[in-house]
Amino acid sequence: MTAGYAPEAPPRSPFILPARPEPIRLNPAETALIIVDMQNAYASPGGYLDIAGFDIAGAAACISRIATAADAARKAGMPVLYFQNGWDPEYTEAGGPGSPNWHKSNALKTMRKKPELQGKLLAKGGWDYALVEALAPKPGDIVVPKTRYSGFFNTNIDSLLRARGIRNIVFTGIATNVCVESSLRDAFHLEYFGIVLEDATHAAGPDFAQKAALYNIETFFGWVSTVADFCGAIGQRPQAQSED
Ligand SMILES: NC(=O)N/C=C\C(=O)O
Repeated sequence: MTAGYAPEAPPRSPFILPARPEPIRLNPAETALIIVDMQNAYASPGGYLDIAGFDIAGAAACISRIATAADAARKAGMPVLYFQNGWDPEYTEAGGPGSPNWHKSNALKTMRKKPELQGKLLAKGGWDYALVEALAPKPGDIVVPKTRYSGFFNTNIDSLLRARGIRNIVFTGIATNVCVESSLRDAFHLEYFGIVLEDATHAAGPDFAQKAALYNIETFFGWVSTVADFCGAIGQRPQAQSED
């Protein structure tokens, strides 16, 4: 047996992804797609964001566009990874009053206001924590649990990506301005090239939150593209989307 890194899949040609602020050249063998927190908590009526008063009207279209992008990525041989946000049902992992998370998490604040929700919101094993059915992981996909907004904090994502030779990350999911942006920023600081597919994301908050997050990303941290451009660039036409 010979030691050394050699991708198992046959070499594939780099492609140019149309993006803002400029097109970006990506090698498929070095590119992964990450689906951020597409759980009932963030994308389903009756989930945490909905209960806490955030508008999740855009989540259904977001689900269908993520499915399109993820299928295209899988067909192109790119790894598909999921972040899944939440804590043990006792919320030990959420931190107590000594943690800023205890003070800022709207899920924890909502449960303090409505104690009947204790043990339900973002609790591992429950419906709220579960990934939405329409985006159930496929064989070969990798699910990475996380306990804070950034998927790069206290998780093994960096090792998983580096072991696969990944340099570029295509981000999708909810919420653009919280966990997507936090993860993309941390990825930037770890020398990954981060791209967000804007129509496969949804913000927690008013429309200006979506615009501000995308502005920050395209101006300071990465690139912004779309599902159609991603699918087109890797040579696959997006399938018709029913939720548009
Ligand atoms: N997935 C996220 O972007 N989460 C945003 C807020 C929260 O988890 O409280």
